[in-house]
Amino acid sequence: MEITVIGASGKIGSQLSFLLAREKYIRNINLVAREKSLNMLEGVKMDIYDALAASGRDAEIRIHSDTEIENLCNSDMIIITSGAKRNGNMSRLDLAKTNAKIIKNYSQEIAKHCDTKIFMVSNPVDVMTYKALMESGYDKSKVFGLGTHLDSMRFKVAIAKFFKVHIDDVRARIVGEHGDSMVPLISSAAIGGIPVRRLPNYENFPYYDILNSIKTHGKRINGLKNGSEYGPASAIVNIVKCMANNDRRILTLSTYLEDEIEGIEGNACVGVPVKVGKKGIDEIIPIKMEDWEYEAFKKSVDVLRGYCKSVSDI
Ligand SMILES: NC(=O)c1ccc[n+]([C@@H]2O[C@H](COP(=O)([O-])OP(=O)(O)OC[C@H]3O[C@@H](n4cnc5c(N)ncnc54)[C@H](O)[C@@H]3O)[C@@H](O)[C@H]2O)c1
Repeated sequence: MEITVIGASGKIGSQLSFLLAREKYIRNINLVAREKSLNMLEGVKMDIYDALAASGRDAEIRIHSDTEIENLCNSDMIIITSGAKRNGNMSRLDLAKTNAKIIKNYSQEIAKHCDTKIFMVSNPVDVMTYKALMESGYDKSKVFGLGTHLDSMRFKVAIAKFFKVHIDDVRARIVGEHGDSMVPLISSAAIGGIPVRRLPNYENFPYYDILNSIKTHGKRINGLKNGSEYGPASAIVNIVKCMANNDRRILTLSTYLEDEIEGIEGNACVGVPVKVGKKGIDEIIPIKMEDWEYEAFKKSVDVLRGYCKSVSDI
């Protein structure tokens, strides 16, 4: 498999490139950045080769400027992690507008030259996924975003810690926006196949505290260590692996929702359970939610539709 990481000089892009290089199914990795960051990429490449030598792996790592997208067309997938950081005065919408310009440029260039898949990581991820879909004109199965997959991992950890079980025994997901209107689906969370709501001590489960803590998780990591990297990069590798092996797992990614979920007007990219395979998103899984979860999800889709609309003309 050949993968391209645009934004590979950044925190997540470089960590992701390192983790991908260790995966058996990866043959080539293209590290892409702006001209001014190419030196940094050289350092990333050298560091990864040291790690490969130590771990008995090999992969071909190439460096490209973002002005030569036409050389990336052998990629099975192009992952975009480029984006400006939100500074103190910037609203979420300001960031969306700034990053939409970057994503527009990359998506148009990719589609002009290549037939591949686009995996969006840059924030606000649902809005950037929408922008990439619109500007590339690709089929919606081939443009998707990290969505609430990482938030779902955070939910999983919180459940495991509360019930004192192994993290891997927990199945849980968050749907909606990767942001303030996200909705953790407690109705479908389970431990070892047992719905958490049927477990002893569930009545003390601090759902809203956990929801608030997941909403601020990224910000807290930023404050403590200047940005998350292991979590997002590992979550991205999960998805790449699922596609490489055609695993057809159900993950919660940002995808373009139309009328797949009854009663919900889509027209926005939003985190929903999807079946993930070799071609990208195989299908959206319209799972049944509790009424209150459904209403919260509907509101989240409305929020995202507004954001998506506001970057349409950029
Ligand atoms: N979806 C998620 O769950 C999730 C989680 C964490 C971070 N993120 C997002 O991932 C993105 C990358 O995060 P990071 O911590 O690696 O950030 P970073 O600042 O370390 O890296 C950003 C990258 O974007 C590049 N860049 C900045 N401005 C650019 C421009 N105008 N044109 C082209 N490239 C530009 C930088 O050179 C760098 O390579 C951010 O948008 C962040 O918010 C998403």
